[in-house]
Amino acid sequence: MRVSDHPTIPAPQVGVLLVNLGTPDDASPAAVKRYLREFLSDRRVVEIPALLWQPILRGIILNTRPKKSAANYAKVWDHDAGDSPLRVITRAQAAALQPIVPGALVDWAMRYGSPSIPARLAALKEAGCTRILIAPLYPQYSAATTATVMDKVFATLNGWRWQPALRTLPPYHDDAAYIDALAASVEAGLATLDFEPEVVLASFHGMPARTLKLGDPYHCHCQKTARLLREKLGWPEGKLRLTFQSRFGRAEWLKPYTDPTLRALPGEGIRRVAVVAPGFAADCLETLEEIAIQGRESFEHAGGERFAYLPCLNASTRGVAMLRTLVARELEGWIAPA
Ligand SMILES: C=CC1=C(C)c2cc3[nH]c(cc4nc(cc5[nH]c(cc1n2)c(C)c5CCC(=O)O)C(CCC(=O)O)=C4C)c(C)c3C=C
Ligand SMILES: [Fe+2]
Ligand SMILES: [Fe+2]
Repeated sequence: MRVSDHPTIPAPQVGVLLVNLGTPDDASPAAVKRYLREFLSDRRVVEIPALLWQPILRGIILNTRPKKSAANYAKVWDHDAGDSPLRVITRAQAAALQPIVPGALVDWAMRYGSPSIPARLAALKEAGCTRILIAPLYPQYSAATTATVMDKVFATLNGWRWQPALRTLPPYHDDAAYIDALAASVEAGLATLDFEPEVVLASFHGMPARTLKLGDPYHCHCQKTARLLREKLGWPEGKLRLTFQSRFGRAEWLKPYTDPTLRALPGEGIRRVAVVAPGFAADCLETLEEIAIQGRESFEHAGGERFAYLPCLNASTRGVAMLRTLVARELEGWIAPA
């Protein structure tokens, strides 16, 4: 009998922590203000010296934006679940993953707001996990998303005497499992429409343009995802166009911008369009409100005739199977392959 087989020595407990961005606790301006204060105070997200930025954030932005954002959250809030779509879907992803990752405890957290990374790491530790895979659900790496999750994890462990062993899920922007799942989901989404779009936009969350010059791979990761998706679908170059959405502030962000593109398409003679958001693991304010509501309005006001928003992979069977492939690969050597 090997030591690891000895009945009195328990096998190491393995934990998996799915992490997404975060969302307010409710759709009230007060809750949105609390969430935005934490989110926009992260130096990985807004890379302006704190002495300059904090007065702008506290003096202007947190006095104006929460009311407007709260009204937008109210439009997409999941009233059945009584929660924000991002939290509902992330919870569902973890629940669906649990039975197909035997040997690991699957949990989930939000980088900003609740449930927090410190709270869920503590829960995994409490459950006896001595090995934890951190899985930020961002296919494309960016310092503003992936790196800040790791910062929070490491800062949490900084206070612990007995730390778990850690692994981290690498970006999966060009992973065949992800591209295949995306392509199948786009094909299935298009098959439900009663029209054929002339153009499909692949809309990714934007980043300040200067982050590209500073060496952030995000822009390149988005380009590669869009190219691989188009190739997998067997489409010609013009059929899938990459755009960047959710611009914030007055600085230049990565281009082309989604909303102006939607407004310009009818002028190019393109009247039927579908939008997919491959950078989002879960539908959220940025897809359900900014694209599916505001984007549609922009397109139709400019003369567009047919518009469809295709949902994210979310907790769909193929989305969860893709996550399982990614997670199981990283757990090799920690748990026996299923
Ligand atoms: C400087 C500001 C922002 C950067 C940089 C940024 C990068 C970034 N964000 C996501 C994913 C999401 N962002 C979401 C909401 C959101 N993003 C910003 C600003 C920046 N994002 C704000 C102010 C907000 C809040 C809403 C609003 O007031 O407009 C969300 C949705 C959250 C939800 O509750 O549904 C996601 C997801 C990525 C992937 C990214 C960089 C690659
Ligand atoms: Fe964002
Ligand atoms: Fe937005």
